[in-house]
Amino acid sequence: MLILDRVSKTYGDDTEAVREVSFELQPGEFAVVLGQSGAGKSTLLRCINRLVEPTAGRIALDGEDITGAPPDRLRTLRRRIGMIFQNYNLVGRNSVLTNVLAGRLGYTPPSYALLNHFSPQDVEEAHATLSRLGIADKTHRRADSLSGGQQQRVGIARALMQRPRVILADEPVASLDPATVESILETLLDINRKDGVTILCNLHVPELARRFGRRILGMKAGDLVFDTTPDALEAAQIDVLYDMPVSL
Ligand SMILES: Nc1ncnc2c1ncn2[C@@H]1O[C@H](COP(=O)(O)OP(=O)(O)OP(=O)(O)O)[C@@H](O)[C@H]1O
Repeated sequence: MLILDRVSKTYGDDTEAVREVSFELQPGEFAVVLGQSGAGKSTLLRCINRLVEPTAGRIALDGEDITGAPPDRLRTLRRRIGMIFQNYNLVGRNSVLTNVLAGRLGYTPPSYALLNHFSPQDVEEAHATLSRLGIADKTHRRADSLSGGQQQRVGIARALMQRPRVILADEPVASLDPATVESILETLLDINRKDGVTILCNLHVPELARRFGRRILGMKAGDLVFDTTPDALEAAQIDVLYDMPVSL
């Protein structure tokens, strides 16, 4: 279970990106954080794995405090939290396989990691994961030679290699065409259902949030303004989020 308790992040003196946000995610949930650009979605997600240090509040995963964890403990906790980025965050000149194996770095002794030395089991798992995601034929290609959708699949494969309890997906489909958007979100849903991985996914498109999220957390100007299900989500709530009428 992931618990956020009054989490806040202020950048500098006065940019309150996230203000006292609290919620709990049960294992296996698929939750979407919905909000317009600048609402604080990305900051919120990054607070969870402490890519951004929260200014206040507490975050815990499976009863373990993330917010107060010292560096070595944080490294262990981060293994359980995979992250997927809008811009994929791959090392473009490295092969797809090397990028996917990077998901095992949290489990690899630092001296081995420096040499990109991974166990045969890790390599086997990377191949199996690439097959599962339908890009086995790209295994030895440079990551930057792939299409956006294929690169995002590499990002997802890398996250899966962590054997995560939770995947944080920060606008994972914002740069993709409509057909690829569908297939990437279907892939995340499949991982959620089959592997039981809890997913917290930032999206700015209400229609996608409603179709793929099993729970929708609305953020506006740093505040969590609603926490509801797709069926209960009302058009008026969306309009408030975007300060304009948005048809669903
Ligand atoms: N590193 C930073 N330093 C200062 N201010 C920041 C930083 N990162 C984000 N902000 C500010 O925090 C607020 C929330 O930004 P954030 O990126 O979290 O929102 P978002 O909802 O994810 O939007 P987007 O989808 O456009 O990234 C914005 O006002 C933004 O300008």
